[in-house]
Amino acid sequence: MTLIETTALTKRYPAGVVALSDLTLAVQPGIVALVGANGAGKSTFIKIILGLLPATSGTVRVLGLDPAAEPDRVRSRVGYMPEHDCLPPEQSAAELVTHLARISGLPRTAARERASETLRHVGLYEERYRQIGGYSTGMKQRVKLAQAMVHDPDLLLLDEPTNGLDPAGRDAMLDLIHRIGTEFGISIVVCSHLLGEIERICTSLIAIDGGKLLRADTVAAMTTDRDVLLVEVDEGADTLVAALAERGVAARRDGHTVLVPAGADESTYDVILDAVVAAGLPLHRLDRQRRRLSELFTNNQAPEIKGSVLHV
Ligand SMILES: Nc1ncnc2c1ncn2[C@@H]1O[C@H](COP(=O)(O)OP(=O)(O)OP(=O)(O)O)[C@@H](O)[C@H]1O
Repeated sequence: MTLIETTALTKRYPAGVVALSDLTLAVQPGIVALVGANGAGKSTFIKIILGLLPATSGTVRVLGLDPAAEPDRVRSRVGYMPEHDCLPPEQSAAELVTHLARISGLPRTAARERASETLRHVGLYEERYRQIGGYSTGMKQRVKLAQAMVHDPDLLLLDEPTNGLDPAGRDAMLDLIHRIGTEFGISIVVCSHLLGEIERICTSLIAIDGGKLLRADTVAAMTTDRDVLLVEVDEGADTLVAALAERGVAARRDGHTVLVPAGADESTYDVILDAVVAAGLPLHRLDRQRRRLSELFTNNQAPEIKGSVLHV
């Protein structure tokens, strides 16, 4: 099922600011990044998805439901981890998460068990009876994640989940999110502006800017340069370039690697393998060149929008 589907979604605040403009997209299950600079419209998008804010025009469906018409049903299937610290310092993680499990409709004992289980999943089991006020930033982030998951949602919305964490804390949080997305089968939409993190854990990406869609695609499609094959040979890169030239392929050397323009069909692979064997070289790698997401968004490249409806 499509996770989120919008058609010409537009949000104009009373003061006249257009936070979302004609946004049309279809997000498929997976770990999806929602990226954009400050003010791009991410929070507005999330508030509309949760049914907290009405759209000005256009349609939105979350797990097939209209959040404006059925906000409770949407929230029973969606978990939300806010960016900012909003936790009661005097309560323990166990108390807070149990309380939220009860609000979601579980009886007392089941809520307590479910809260313990969720806190175990996020790595807070041992510390669950301590007051949240004494927790580190990393632990507080985990409590926020636990409260978002305690009602066993189908979709998790995570707003800047690594905010304020040190490098080790970030790594641990990213591993945890990746595990939730892959092992627990919960789809995740994660707001972030850290492209390196997105590259590590996300399957697809939606980029918005000034309320408009910049690009939506799988991370693999964005980071694979379809036009260049990368051939890695320990020694003899020059020999390989010459052998390819003999076969009518204009390659160029870049250190130990040889960059080969890829043809529309797969025949270039055969030509490269033939040249490697003929030159008697040890082949270490033959792959499409991969780009970093940051290259796509810092080079001021014209954003690529593939048609009006985008499938991620
Ligand atoms: N309640 C509001 N009233 C008027 N304008 C608003 C309101 N909320 C947001 N905006 C404006 O709408 C635009 C989009 O804001 P939004 O908070 O959705 O962006 P964002 O991408 O989440 O930014 P950030 O990363 O800073 O949280 C901004 O120009 C913002 O100033």
